[in-house]
Amino acid sequence: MSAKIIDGKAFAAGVRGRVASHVARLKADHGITPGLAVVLVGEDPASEVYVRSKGKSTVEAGMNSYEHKLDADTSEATLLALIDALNKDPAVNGILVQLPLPKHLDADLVINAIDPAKDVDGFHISNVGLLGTGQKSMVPCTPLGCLMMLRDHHGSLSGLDAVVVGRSNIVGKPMAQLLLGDSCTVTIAHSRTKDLAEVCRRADILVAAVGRPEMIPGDWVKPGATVIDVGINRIERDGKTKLVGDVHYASCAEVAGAITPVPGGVGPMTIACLLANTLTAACRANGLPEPEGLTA
Ligand SMILES: NC(=O)C1=CN([C@@H]2O[C@H](COP(=O)(O)OP(=O)(O)OC[C@H]3O[C@@H](n4cnc5c(N)ncnc54)[C@H](OP(=O)(O)O)[C@@H]3O)[C@@H](O)[C@H]2O)C=CC1
Ligand SMILES: Nc1nc(=O)c2c([nH]1)NC[C@@H]1CN(c3ccc(C(=O)N[C@@H](CCC(=O)O)C(=O)O)cc3)C=[N+]21
Repeated sequence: MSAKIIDGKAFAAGVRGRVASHVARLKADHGITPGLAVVLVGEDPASEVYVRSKGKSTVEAGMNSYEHKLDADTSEATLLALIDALNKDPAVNGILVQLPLPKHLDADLVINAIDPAKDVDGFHISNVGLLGTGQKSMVPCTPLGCLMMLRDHHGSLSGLDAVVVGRSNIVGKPMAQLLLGDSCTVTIAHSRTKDLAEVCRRADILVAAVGRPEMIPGDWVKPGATVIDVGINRIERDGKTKLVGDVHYASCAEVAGAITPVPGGVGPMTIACLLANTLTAACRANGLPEPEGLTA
C-alpha cells in the first residue's frame, strides 16, 4: 500500500485564502483590520525565520503585523510591561510570545500575563482549562491544524483509536484534548511509555510530536492508519542540512493510509491557524459572528 500524501501546504493556502476573504469583509463592512503582535526575545536564528514568515503571512492575509524584538537579556518586568501595553491596545487582537524564552524568564508567568482573549497560541491557563472542559476557547495552532487535516481526510473521527506520542503543553496535550473532543479513544505516549511500538500499532490515527528525527519506523504503523508528523528536525545528511519529521517517512508511507510530509505538512498549517485564531479573536472582540470552519 502506498499512502495518500496529505498536502499541508496546499491545505494551508486554502485556509489562508478563507481568512483573507473574511478579513476583507470585516474591513469593508465594519472598518476593522485585525492585528497580530509577535514578541521575540533574543536572537535565535530559527525563531527569527519563523517570526519573519508569520509577519509576511499576516500582511498577505490583509491583517496588521506588529513585531517586537527584545534583547536576549531583557528583564521580566520589561517583557511584562510590553504585554500589558499590548493587552490594552485595541489595534492588537492577537499576541504571540515566541517560545522558547531565554532561561532567566519564567515562560508560564509570561504566557499567563497575556489577555486570554488575545492569546492566539491558546497557551494561557484559562484557554487550557476551557479546552479541557469543552468550552469555547483559543485553540493551540499546531493541534488545530492537525485536527483540520484529520477531519478533512476522515470526515468523522468518532470511535477511532488515536495515539499521540509526546505530552508537551504546546502540542501533545492539546492534540489529545481535541481528538477526545471528536470522540476518538485517545492514548498519550511519552518517554516512559512501555513498549511504544506496540502502543503505536494500535493507532488508527498516529500523531508524532517527539522532537526526535525519524524515530517512528514503518513497522510501528498499523496498515492503513493516518500518520500526522508534527516533528521539525534539522539534521545533517550527505553534507547538507535537511528538515525531517519524527517519523521515518519512506517506511511509514509504505504502510500508512495517509501521511503528512515534512516539510509541507503540519508546519504550514500552524501558521495558517495562527491567522485564523487572530481573525477569530478580532471577531469576538467586536461582537461579530466567528468565521465558520476555522475554529475547533
Ligand atoms: N510543525 C509545527 O508547527 C511545530 C512543530 N514542533 C515540533 O514538534 C516536535 C515536538 O515538539 P514539543 O512538543 O514542543 O517537544 P517537547 O520536547 O516539549 O516534548 C517532546 C515529548 O516527546 C516525548 N519523548 C521524547 N523522547 C521520547 C521517546 N524516545 N519516546 C517517546 N516519547 C518521547 C517527551 O516525553 P517526556 O514528557 O516523558 O519527556 C515529551 O513529552 C519537535 O520536533 C518540534 O520541533 C513543535 C511545535 C510546532
Ligand atoms: N509561541 C510559539 N508558538 C508557536 O507556534 C511556535 C513557537 N512559539 N516556537 C516554535 C514553534 C515551531 N513552529 C513552527 C511553525 C511553522 C513551521 C513551518 O512552517 N515549517 C515549514 C518549513 C519551514 C522551514 O523550512 O524551516 C514546513 O514544515 O513545511 C514550523 C514550526 C511554531 N512554533
